[in-house]
Amino acid sequence: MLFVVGLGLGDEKDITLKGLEAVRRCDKVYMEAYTSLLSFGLSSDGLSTLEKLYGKPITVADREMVEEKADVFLSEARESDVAFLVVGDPFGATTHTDLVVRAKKAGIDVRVVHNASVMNAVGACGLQLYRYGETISIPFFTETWRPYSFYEKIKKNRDLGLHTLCLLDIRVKEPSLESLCRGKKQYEPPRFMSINTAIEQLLEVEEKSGESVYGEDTECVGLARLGSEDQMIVAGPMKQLLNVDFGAPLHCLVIAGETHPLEQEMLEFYRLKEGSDHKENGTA
Ligand SMILES: C[S@@+](CC[C@H](N)C(=O)[O-])C[C@H]1O[C@@H](n2cnc3c(N)ncnc32)[C@H](O)[C@@H]1O
Repeated sequence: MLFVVGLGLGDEKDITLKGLEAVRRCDKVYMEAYTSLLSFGLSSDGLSTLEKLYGKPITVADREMVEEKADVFLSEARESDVAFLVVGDPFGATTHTDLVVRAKKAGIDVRVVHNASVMNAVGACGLQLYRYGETISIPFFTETWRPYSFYEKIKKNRDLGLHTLCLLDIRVKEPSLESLCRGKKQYEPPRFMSINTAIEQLLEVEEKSGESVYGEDTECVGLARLGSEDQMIVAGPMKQLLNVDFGAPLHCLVIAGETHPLEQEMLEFYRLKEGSDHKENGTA
């Protein structure tokens, strides 16, 4: 049996009872760590906290292992119980859906244990699930690679008055993945896109495209470390969020479309009050 277990967003305590039972009965435990990271995964204990809780070692699965060498743990799952841990929810990233499809096609029994996910940003920011359009990803721009494809998707959403959830790029150098999870020193630090960088890039694309899809005054909500004790949620126009220090990763951003009066009331809770400490916003 292959158990695909969501770990939630905050810390080691966010695994569900069902998830914990599944992990404890498994002979082998893998953890995916390139599409998302638990915030405590960046601390000095990192993975060993999870290993103590589960009472067994964890193998960190990098992108190559999940996407190209999955046959190894899929054949293990044919013979015994194998857990595949995913930060957030198992279906919050395409790559895990693909894994489940491959396992089922290979005739392996699969059980999915759901958990909180970045998908919860949709409601946590004060806006309503049924008023969202397509979710987009914003990649880090380089000197020579500045893809603007997400602009058209935001345009479609905004033309319909819908909100847009923007997921922000994570770049982890594969050789350093294990050491990152175990909180060891590594030579090339991973890069996590901040809300500030995302807005800078969004405004650059708007300036180049010039279709007035959004602008500096467009209402947005920035969410950092959702699900953690120190989560931070701030609502305001792009030009204001550009200067807010959201702190440690992970970050995501919602571009608001047309808002209902109830949504507007919720957004008020997340606005910066004059003289307030940014860090107080939206704490759990
Ligand atoms: C592929 S998605 C996450 C998939 C994960 N399996 C899940 O269900 O949450 C990764 C992106 O979601 C956003 N994200 C993930 N966790 C977050 C958190 N706790 N707070 C804010 N944004 C988060 C970041 O933009 C990150 O780059």
